[in-house]
Amino acid sequence: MTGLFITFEGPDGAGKTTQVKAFAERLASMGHEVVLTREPGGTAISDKIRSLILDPAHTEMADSAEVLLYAASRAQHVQEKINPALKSGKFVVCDRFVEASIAYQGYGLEIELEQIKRINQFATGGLIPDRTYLLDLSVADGRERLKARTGLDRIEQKGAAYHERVRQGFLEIAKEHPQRIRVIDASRSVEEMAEEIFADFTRWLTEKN
Ligand SMILES: Nc1ncnc2c1ncn2[C@@H]1O[C@H](COP(=O)(O)OP(=O)(O)O)[C@@H](O)[C@H]1O
Ligand SMILES: Cc1cn([C@H]2C[C@H](O)[C@@H](COP(=O)(O)OP(=O)(O)O)O2)c(=O)[nH]c1=O
Repeated sequence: MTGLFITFEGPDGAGKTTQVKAFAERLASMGHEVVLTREPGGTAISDKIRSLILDPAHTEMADSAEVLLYAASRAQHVQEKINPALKSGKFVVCDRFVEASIAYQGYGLEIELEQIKRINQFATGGLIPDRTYLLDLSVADGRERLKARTGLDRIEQKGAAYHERVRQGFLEIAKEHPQRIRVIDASRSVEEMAEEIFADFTRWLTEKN
């Protein structure tokens, strides 16, 4: 039996970390075996790559290097953690995946989208999530939510125009995959979002089976 791969995407500060946790806990309380993970990261090697990418001191990082480092972190994550968990029938819930690279590096840095897709196809062996929740929030509201954080990482420090391209990029991606990606209005309360996500997931699961 193969498991299910569920990803959460969206701009910085949209509430992904909060929602993946609630979602994974709810699945686990129903008796499912759940692996909660995130990108960039999820394994020891991937976490080291994460530190390299996000270090605010690395202002000289080339865009191409950034793309490849995210993909390298992802390749390790898929091979070491995601694929084995899926093979053993677990539910893998992941905070960001390939669509983050299309939105942030493709739309954000204005790198040819096909290039990003090819590199990630190689990194993941073509793994595609079964269901994706895109938490959509305005750049201004996302910034406001992140204010409480001490120190923004290298990506969060980029300007508003960049982050607006990222947000619109995510919405374009969602339009391309309406069957798989569900857009969630992230301007609402934690509880309202969690309810919509869980209701959608249970309905989707029932229809699928
Ligand atoms: N629905 C919400 N409404 C208001 N604040 C929220 C909401 N969801 C999360 N937050 C707060 O916003 C900040 C960013 O949330 P987080 O879950 O870390 O987002 P992300 O992982 O998408 O960056 C945190 O301080 C969190 O407590
Ligand atoms: C996975 C991924 C993340 N990112 C960016 C988005 C975030 O700004 C940053 C770190 O991701 P994340 O850990 O989700 O940030 P946070 O929880 O602090 O909001 O990396 C990319 O640019 N490309 C990618 O492929």
